[in-house]
Amino acid sequence: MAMEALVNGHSSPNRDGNPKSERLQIVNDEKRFTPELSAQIERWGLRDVGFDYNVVAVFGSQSTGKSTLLNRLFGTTFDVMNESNRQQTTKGIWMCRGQGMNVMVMDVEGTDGRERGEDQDFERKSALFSLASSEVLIINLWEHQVGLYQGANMGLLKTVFEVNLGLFGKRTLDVTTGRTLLLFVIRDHLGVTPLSNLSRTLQADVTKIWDSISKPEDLQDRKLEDYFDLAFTTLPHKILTADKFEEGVADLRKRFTDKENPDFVFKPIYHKRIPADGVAHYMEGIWEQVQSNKDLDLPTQQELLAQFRCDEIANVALEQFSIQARSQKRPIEIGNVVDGLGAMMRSWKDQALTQFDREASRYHKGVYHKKRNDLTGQLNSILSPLFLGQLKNIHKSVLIKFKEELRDGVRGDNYNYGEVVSQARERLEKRFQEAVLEVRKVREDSDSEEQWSWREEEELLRAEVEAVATQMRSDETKKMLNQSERNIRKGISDPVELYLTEAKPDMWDKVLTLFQGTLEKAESTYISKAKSFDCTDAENTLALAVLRRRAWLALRSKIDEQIADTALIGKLRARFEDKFRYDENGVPRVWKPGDDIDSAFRQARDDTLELISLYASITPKDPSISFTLPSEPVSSSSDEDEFDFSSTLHVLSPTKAADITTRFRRDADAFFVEAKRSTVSSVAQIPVWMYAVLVVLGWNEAMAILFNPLYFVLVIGALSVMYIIFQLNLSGPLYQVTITVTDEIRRQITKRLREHFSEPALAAPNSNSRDKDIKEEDFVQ
Ligand SMILES: Nc1nc2c(ncn2[C@@H]2O[C@H](COP(=O)(O)OP(=O)(O)OP(=O)(O)O)[C@@H](O)[C@H]2O)c(=O)[nH]1
Repeated sequence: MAMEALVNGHSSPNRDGNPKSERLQIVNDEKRFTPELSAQIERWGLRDVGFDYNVVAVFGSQSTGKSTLLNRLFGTTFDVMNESNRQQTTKGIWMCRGQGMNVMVMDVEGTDGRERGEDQDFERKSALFSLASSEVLIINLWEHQVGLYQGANMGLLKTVFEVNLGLFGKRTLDVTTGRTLLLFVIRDHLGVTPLSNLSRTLQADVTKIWDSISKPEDLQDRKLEDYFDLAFTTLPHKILTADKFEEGVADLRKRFTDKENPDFVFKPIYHKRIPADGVAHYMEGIWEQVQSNKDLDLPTQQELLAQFRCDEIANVALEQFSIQARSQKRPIEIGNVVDGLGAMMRSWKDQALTQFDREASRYHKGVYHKKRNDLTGQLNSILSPLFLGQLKNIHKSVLIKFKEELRDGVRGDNYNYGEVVSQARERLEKRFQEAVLEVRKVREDSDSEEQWSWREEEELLRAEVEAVATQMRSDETKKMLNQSERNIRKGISDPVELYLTEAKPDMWDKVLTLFQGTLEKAESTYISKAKSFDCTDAENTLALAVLRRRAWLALRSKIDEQIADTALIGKLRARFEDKFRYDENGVPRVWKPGDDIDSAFRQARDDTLELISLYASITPKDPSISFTLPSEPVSSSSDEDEFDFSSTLHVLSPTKAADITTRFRRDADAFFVEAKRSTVSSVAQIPVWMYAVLVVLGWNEAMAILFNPLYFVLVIGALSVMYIIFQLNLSGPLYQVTITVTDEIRRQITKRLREHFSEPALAAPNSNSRDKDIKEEDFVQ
């Protein structure tokens, strides 16, 4: 079996297939420590037992039944020398778990195991290693070796004590921890010499050895008892008194298993206080120190171990934690508010720290606390971006909601803007605070306030809310101004059109009175509404100035529309027609040859021309009604065109007035010509006396018809036809036909006559002579 172990390097499979009874060569022939121990401890099921385990090792000469003893005491599976070939079996250091007990048992290569002349370094080192790493060191020896200084390896013990003191002896003495029990097991005890005698001899030998070792300067006064407790027991001969041997073993076993036994050996003071999951690393460290023979304090070794293990434990916890945190990274990055993130983060953190505490708290306290702080820092630094991202997303989402609420709130006409804003703001604050409270669940009492501060985000949010409210207020003001402007336009439109069409001398008085009344109404409506806006006085003054100007411009555009060329010419023509073609009673005039068309024309034309100067500028008759506006810009930021109020009072430029005058005169002249023609056409009718002349001149011809039989028959025929027509009631239609035909003939004649008479008059229009009297002869020609 020893050969099998060597071939396999460090490990040896168990015989019964149970991993718990597997044994492992932890230090091999080449003095190398196995990297497998940690995994093996896990397979033994001891990794998570914390401090609930013990370590025992054996020390003694080769082939003194060490392996046999261990297997009996602990149910281990160490190789035992075959009786027939009696060769050394145990090489290096082996470890096995005690059956049914949390004990790591080390079987150490026997002393004197190496050939003479061979490097005896190994036995010294393995003895040192067992002494430093186990709680109980069984020193196995035959009864006959007691008192034999050399035979009982006392020489080796001396060296081991010496080096042990040099390497590990500098710790501060503490009677409650860090001690080792040296349990002397005297084999093949015949019973002749009682145990008490043997113990005394051994005690004396060991003390002598201790006294004889050369101690470092500062450890001169250290005693054996400062580091070791001694215990002694015997076992009868295994072969000669097999039964007694078994009894002895069973009794001895109780000292390792029965905590109630007064001689129970695994006392807490012997425990090295290394958590089971750190044993492998700790032992490897001790082996390295033993190997290199460097001066080292065990406490320092324990601190190093604690650092190593705490880092390892923290990394495992951190890995799991990172996976959890990563799951919410993306949603936060794309702007989602993750529900319950605060509680989630807190639980990840708690899990990680609990996991860390469970294993790491068993290690050196100082190191553990430091590493826990480091881990907490790392956890927080992973959570911090999530926390800040969540805050930013909360900020965004509550702001969007705020804007929506404002938009909905100002829909329709019946709302109080100030209330809408303050209510929306209140709801936003509440939502933000609630969300912040949730995400801040991540904070632990020990964390600083700044670590999970939301103040900066809150300030940013407030500033943005203010900006939104201000923007909204300005939009609302604009909306209201537009509404007021529309109302003013509507209010003045019809009356202004009427006043300008009537064009009475007090036209502008009426227009301005109406305008000012409408404007005042609009201003007071604005002021009453603006109260709910929390606008400043300056903002109100500015808005009113804008309103006045826009109202004035609205009036001006209405006036412009009414005074546009075509509209103005229409108005002038209407006024002229009214004066020229109708008399003072509003009855249309029919010009007769004797009528004074010229002066009527002049009167009407001059009256109408006066209107042009009335329209030309907005000048009320009553100066108290006049309206004025400042010409400077309403606000420094506005990019409006330059506004010159006084120029807006001039409706018609002189050039335009002259142009309109000319065009009107042309129209008026046409009316005049038409009037003149109407008199000529009435003169062109055939006078009544002409018919008398015709009767006188046609008398003879009528008589001739009466007295001529042929004509007479024709007349009778004609009368008969007329009678028939009359009888058949055809006179009406016939009359209509006759009238139509006659009218057409007359129209044609009149047209021809007019064409004939009008040609010379149209051929000689002369605008320069319009002011002169126009003689009737000109037209007759
Ligand atoms: N006389 C006697 N022989 C024993 C006793 N226990 C074991 N043996 C025998 O001694 C021989 C050596 O036993 P091991 O248990 O292999 O001894 P060991 O000290 O582990 O040997 P190494 O590992 O080679 O150093 C075996 O043949 C055992 O049967 C005992 O109490 N008395």
